[in-house]
Order: sequence, then C-alpha cells, then structure tokens
Amino acid sequence: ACCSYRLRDALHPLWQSPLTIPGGTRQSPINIQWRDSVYDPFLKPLKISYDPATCLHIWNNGYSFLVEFDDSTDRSIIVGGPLENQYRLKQFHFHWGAINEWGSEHTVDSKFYPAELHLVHWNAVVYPTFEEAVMEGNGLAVIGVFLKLGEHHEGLQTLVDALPAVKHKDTVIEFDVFDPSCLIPSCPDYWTYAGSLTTPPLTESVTWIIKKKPIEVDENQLEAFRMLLFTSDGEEEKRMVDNFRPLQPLMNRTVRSSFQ
Ligand SMILES: C[C@@H](CNC(=O)c1ccc(S(N)(=O)=O)cc1)Cn1ccc2ccccc21
Ligand SMILES: [Zn+2]
Repeated sequence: ACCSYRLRDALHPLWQSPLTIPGGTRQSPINIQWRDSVYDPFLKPLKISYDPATCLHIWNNGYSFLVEFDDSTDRSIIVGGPLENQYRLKQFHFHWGAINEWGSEHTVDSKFYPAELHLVHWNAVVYPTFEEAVMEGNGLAVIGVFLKLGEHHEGLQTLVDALPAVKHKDTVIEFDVFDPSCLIPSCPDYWTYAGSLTTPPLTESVTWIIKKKPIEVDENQLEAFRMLLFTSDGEEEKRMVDNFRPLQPLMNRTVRSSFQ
C-alpha cells in the first residue's frame, strides 16, 4: 500500500508519467537562484542564425502549440555559448498559466513568469536524427525566454493571429515565413545548465540556455494562448493552460552565467 501511495502521489495529472524520473540526476525545470549562479568567463556569446524560410507550420499537439521548421539542412542554427557543436532549430513552443501569476517552467529566485518560450535545437553534427539526439546527453539545446506582461509584441502577433486555426488538439496550419529571432531579447546575457526535456520522455539530453531578460507581451496576447484547447474537436473542451512541469531538484548541478 505504501509504495503504491507514493507512486500515485508522484503521478502528475497532465503527464500521466512519474514526476521524477527514477535515478534522474539532471531533470528540468529548476529554480535559478541568481546569487548561486557562477559567472563563467569562458562562456562564448550565443550566435543565432535562423532562415525565416525554413518555417513550416503551426501544430497543436495537445500539450502546447509548436511552430516547426525544416531541419533537413543547417539553414537555421545556433552555435557558441556553452555549445561544443552547432545545433539545428527543429521547433519552438510555449508554456503558460491560467493567470499571469504563474506559467513559466523555470523560475528566477522563485519568481514565476506568466509564460516561457522554448526554442528546441538538436546536434546534427554528431547525431543522424533528432530521435537519436533526444537520447544523448549532448543531443539537444533549448533556449528559454521568459514572457512578462507589458507592451504589445509585434512579432508575436503574427503567431497569435494564426492560433484560432489550431484551437483543437491535432490541428495544423501552414505558416511559411517567420523569424523566431524576433522573440529573443537582444541582451546577450544567459544562464546555462545541464537538464532534461520537461515533457515525456523527460530524457536528460538538454543543454539549457535561459535568457536573463524577458520579452514583453500584452494581456490580449497571453489570453490568446489560453483560448487554445488540450482537447480535440468534438470532445468536451478543456482550455490549454498550466502546461508547465513542476520544479525539479537541482541535485549536484551548478548554473553558470554568461554575465557578472
Ligand atoms: C522527444 C519527443 C517529442 N518531444 C520533444 O521533442 C520535446 C522538445 C522539447 C521539450 S522542452 N519543454 O523540454 O523544451 C519537450 C519535448 C518524441 N518522442 C517521444 C518518445 C520518444 C522516444 C525517443 C525519441 C523521441 C521520442
Ligand atoms: Zn518546453
């Protein structure tokens, strides 16, 4: 009875999978305690070069909405920062809350942001496919950008205007020109640490690069995220909100900063 209680306790409704991976030592997300992060002067600036023409479509996958890119060539890549190789952009997506008090996956000094953007890249120099990279410690690199309530974000609005077309799970629409660098703050400062995917299979394959500066979006733009649905057309509607994983233990990890 006791162990099943513990297991039941650890299952999180949204993911129907264990909250903590047995034996997991580098799970994400985490709280970033600013004063415990260690400045690393050897961290390089992150170089981002995306080709807007590699944008393919927007897809509601029932967890979030993803903007997917053609990752069959090295046209949209990041290099530098903490990375040994260049990594190819595959998709970006967001996590957000039902209200502005929470929604991000990472926190800074235990503060939640209303939403968080993840730009997902994979190490195509070393691994032949994304699926293989997902299983390797240096397979993925995800840039995290916090969203805070403020000014209207022009670049995001083109994305927001397309969301009603992917309201339901498993809907997709063509989205053919978008440059995601418009969603990344120009300030070069970031934190970096070794972590994992925050949704199944939760593999410990992600080098996280979390931008220090948030981008500003307005209330209508956050509300547009919240009108998406987890559910398919015809099912009882469940609003797509609070699609963030709970914080995971830091364990034996140091968060490095690119700035003093
Ligand atoms: C990776 C999954 C698909 N999931 C992702 O690509 C992904 C990307 C980024 C994040 S986050 N929120 O951390 O930025 C989370 C998930 C496919 N898949 C499912 C099982 C599975 C097994 C082997 C290979 C691929 C597999
Ligand atoms: Zn994510």
